[in-house]
Amino acid sequence: MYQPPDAGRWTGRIDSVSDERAFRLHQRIRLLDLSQPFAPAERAAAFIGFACDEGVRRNQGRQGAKEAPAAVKAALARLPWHLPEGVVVYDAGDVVCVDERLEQSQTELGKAVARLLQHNMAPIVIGGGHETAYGHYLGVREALGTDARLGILNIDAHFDLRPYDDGPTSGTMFRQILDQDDQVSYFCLGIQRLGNTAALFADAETYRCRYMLEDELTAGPIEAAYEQIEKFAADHDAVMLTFCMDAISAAAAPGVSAPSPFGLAPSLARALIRRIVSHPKTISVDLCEVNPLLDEGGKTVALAAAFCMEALLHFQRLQPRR
Ligand SMILES: N=CN[C@@H](CCC(=O)O)C(=O)O
Ligand SMILES: [Mn+2]
Ligand SMILES: [Mn+2]
Repeated sequence: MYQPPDAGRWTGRIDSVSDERAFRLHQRIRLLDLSQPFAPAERAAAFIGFACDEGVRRNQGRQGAKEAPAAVKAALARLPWHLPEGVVVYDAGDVVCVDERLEQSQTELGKAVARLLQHNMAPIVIGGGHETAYGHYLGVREALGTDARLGILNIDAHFDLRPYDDGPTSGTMFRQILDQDDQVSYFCLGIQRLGNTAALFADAETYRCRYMLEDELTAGPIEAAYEQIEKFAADHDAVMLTFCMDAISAAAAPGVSAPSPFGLAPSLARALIRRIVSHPKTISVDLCEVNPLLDEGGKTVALAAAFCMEALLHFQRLQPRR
């Protein structure tokens, strides 16, 4: 079910009502109702929430990620506006999963993402469990057409390549995508050895996934990751980024279904996000698996909002035209 944006979410501290240098996102955000016609935009991005954790439930995880779109948008509202002149940021509302209808919600999310891309807007999808990534992919594929080579970059502790004979979950998306779409390849950054069984590592080989382990990334240098990202992007016509918050160390991101004791440092993840979204082939981003009900002092939500803002600040599509 689609829910148009709620202006009431975009509130916060006001340092000035006239000095634009003192503005925060809540003073700049525009509302976009996707159920109405709207004009294509220039240098615009749109947040679209996916209030769903049905995939997490089916994957035996800890539910609560459906609360993230509201919580992350509220945290974003308070952040200062540092975007270049001419950039417009929209709240395009939320797709909400009702009555455990995961597949239908993913289709609805896909329609919303496709619509944004077709109107030249950069979608920033705020999940939801990581099942968000499948709806996100559906929209990207619809907007690109069937022939484009799509690279999916996943920053995650987990492969999410589980079999889906009993239906899709938050752990099956990339197997679903790779089974149905031979124009997709998959590169995962931040994999935890202890977050995936030997069977899942074998599946990653079978599906010819590229991956970098968290400890490889942490040992650095980060240029090695940048080089892999560049090579991956070069092989594709477009790239989408999906970010599973449990890739981050549990100390910084306790509010997730499956915390990672040895997860990535937030600053390392930030560097990866900056690098990926500043690539001209990156067209769309999602951020998933934030569970506000398990958070400690709001730090996972605050980090998620900061990552969304980093994506906005570094998105190639939003930079001034030269
Ligand atoms: N999206 C998360 N997927 C992980 C969850 C692991 C866990 O709950 O321990 C997975 O299925 O492997
Ligand atoms: Mn994960
Ligand atoms: Mn995941």
